[in-house]
Amino acid sequence: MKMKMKCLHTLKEDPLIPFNRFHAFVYFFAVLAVVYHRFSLVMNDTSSGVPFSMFASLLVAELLFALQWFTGQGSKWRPVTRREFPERLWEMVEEKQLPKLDVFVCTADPYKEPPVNVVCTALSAMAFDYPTDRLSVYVSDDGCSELTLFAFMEAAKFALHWLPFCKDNNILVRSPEAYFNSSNHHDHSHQKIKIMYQDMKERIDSCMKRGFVSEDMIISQKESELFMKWKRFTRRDHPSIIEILLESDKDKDVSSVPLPNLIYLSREKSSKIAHNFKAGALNSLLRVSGMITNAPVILTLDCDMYSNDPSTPLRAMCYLLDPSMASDLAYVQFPQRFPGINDKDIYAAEIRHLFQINSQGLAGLCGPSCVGTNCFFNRRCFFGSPSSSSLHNDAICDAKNEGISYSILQKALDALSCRYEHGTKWGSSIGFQYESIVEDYNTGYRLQCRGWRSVFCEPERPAFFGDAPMSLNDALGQTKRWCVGLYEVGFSRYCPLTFGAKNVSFLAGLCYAYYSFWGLWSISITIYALLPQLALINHIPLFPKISDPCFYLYAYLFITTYAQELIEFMRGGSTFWKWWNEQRIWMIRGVTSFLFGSIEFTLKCIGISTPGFTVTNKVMEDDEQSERYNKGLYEFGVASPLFFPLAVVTIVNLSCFTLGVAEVLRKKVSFDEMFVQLFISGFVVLNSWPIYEAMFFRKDQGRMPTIVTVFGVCMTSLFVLLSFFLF
Ligand SMILES: O=c1ccn([C@@H]2O[C@H](COP(=O)(O)OP(=O)(O)O[C@H]3O[C@H](CO)[C@@H](O)[C@H](O)[C@H]3O)[C@@H](O)[C@H]2O)c(=O)[nH]1
Ligand SMILES: [Mn+2]
Repeated sequence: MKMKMKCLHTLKEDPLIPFNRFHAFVYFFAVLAVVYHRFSLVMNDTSSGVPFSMFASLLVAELLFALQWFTGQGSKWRPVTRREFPERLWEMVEEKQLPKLDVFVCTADPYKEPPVNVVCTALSAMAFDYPTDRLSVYVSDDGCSELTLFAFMEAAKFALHWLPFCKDNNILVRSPEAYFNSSNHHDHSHQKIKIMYQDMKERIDSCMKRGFVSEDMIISQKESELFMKWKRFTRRDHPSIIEILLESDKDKDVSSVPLPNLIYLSREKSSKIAHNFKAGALNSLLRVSGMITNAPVILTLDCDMYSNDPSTPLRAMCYLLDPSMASDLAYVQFPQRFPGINDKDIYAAEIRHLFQINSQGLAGLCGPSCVGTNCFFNRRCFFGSPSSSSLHNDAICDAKNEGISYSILQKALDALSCRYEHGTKWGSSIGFQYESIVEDYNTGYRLQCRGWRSVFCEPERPAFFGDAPMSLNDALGQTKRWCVGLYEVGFSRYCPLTFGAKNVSFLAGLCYAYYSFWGLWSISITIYALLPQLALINHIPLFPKISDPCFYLYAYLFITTYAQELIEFMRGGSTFWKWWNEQRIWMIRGVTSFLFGSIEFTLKCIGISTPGFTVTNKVMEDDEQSERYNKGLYEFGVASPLFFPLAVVTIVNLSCFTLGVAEVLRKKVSFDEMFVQLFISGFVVLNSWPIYEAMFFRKDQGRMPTIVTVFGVCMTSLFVLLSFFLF
């Protein structure tokens, strides 16, 4: 028996580990040397004639770069990859012994997250290759939209045909939308089901267009009463709602196989009471599912993801059912993958560091961080430490198969009320964490601190696919939210560098700290994006000459940092251009989303504002926008506040670079002395090409709004003038 279990999965260390550690060792001393060099310049500022404040600012920037590099080493220490063998599971368990699985799908806004897509997410999970009588799908609708409920009522009917169709034809992509977009079978059964799907979609779309569920869509008195309620609701103030759409004990598909449970709920909202965004929704789901099915395993899915492989739950079970791991295994995390992003991934939406490189790194320590979706949890982990936790005691109808009674429903409705959590430990020591709007990262981190471990599962066939933001404003809005939420963890008493290092491990603490202090990057980048450039046009050298040996320190750090990233990208199966766009987006984030995130967090700390969860838009404005996206054009279009600093920085660099080159040609300054500054501004200019294009050359709807460009030009003039006076 033991032998067999050992073979459920294997683990392999990255062969480059010794090389990475050696590189880190050498790099460390180079960083020390640069800091020492800069420090000595700050101390002896009188000799060079450069104002103290300039060298001091650069020192701050370089110390923050060094901090980021240092924390980044945690995930380079011991990257591992795993493989699992789900077919061997049957040597250990029988199908009827598989644990129950509750799937949580969250949605929050029918206009940013079209109900048709949410339904496809749920259908792809309902159609898992998993015993249907052990599978339940719970949908939480924070938008409290009759449109979403209507879509799910339609989906419940469609599931009767869709589930057997998938299983009979051994289909792998079980989101109907993704399936019909990618396949072109013409046989009869295929055509029939396609027509059914299109019918359903049309009905949902026609309600979407009207904004409500119209009479002609309603078939029974019961439905009509249900939708009447919405006439009295607003999304901010409404009572709890639960609708049991499919019940495993009663409902069967067209081939008489039981269907999984499908349950729609919308927790009570009151505009006066904080509802804790997605974490609040997940905790409501935890409670209600605890009362109805109480499955020991939970899968969380965002409504912008869908299953790309029906055997995924079995893969997760290879770890969750392994007796040598099960006692302290909190979750099995699958990466997020995005098939719709363009060839060169202009917004670096793949987020390869987060979803692959760093996850493999953490996987070799305490297990990966949680990314909110595509994550199979052990329900027990939400209720205590590995040794003390037991299943939630609200569970009433566990395994009794008596169906969902009226009294359970009443209890469940109560558990959804917005006062339910008052005075309880929900959001702190029970369930998903509330202190941060990046609830996924924070919850995973805190679970690790309590002694739980996790596993990163990255099968060859991507387990889940999803949508990534497809406009620059959305992409930056998302990282701004993350930046604020990550600070909320970093600057709390649970700071990974102290609390995490002590309670998990030093290296794991570093990995988590790398993210919590993401936003500090904005300080370094903003300094590096303005100061050397303005000093250049004032003939002030801030870096060593090419002929100075110290120059090679800077060159070494720059080149090896870039080379290491490129190697990591290429090894992970990415391309040169994706890497190039990723390094560009880091600079962009530095002066936009991270800068605004840092400001927003500071305002929160002094009590001026409270950060919110702005849901990422999942729909394209129009066909032209998606055409531009597929061509690889940056999408600006709106005068988003995030674009203003970007315009300033890019125009400052363009002006200073041009002036700097002119000065060198006119021999006003020495090339040797100014090389680094010319290089930095030139590098920014090279990177900013798509932004200049959007400001000065493009005519389409996605171009940079003129007001932003004008602002950029005015501020640049102001900065240049000020620098002449001040420097
Ligand atoms: O009040 C809210 C806000 C959001 N959501 C849901 O949360 C999910 C994630 O929202 P999205 O706008 O797609 O955010 P992303 O930035 O794409 O999500 C990433 O970041 C989040 C934390 O910021 C994590 O929760 C996600 O799992 C992770 O994919 C979606 O299903 C939403 O419907 C809610 O249920 N209630
Ligand atoms: Mn998302």
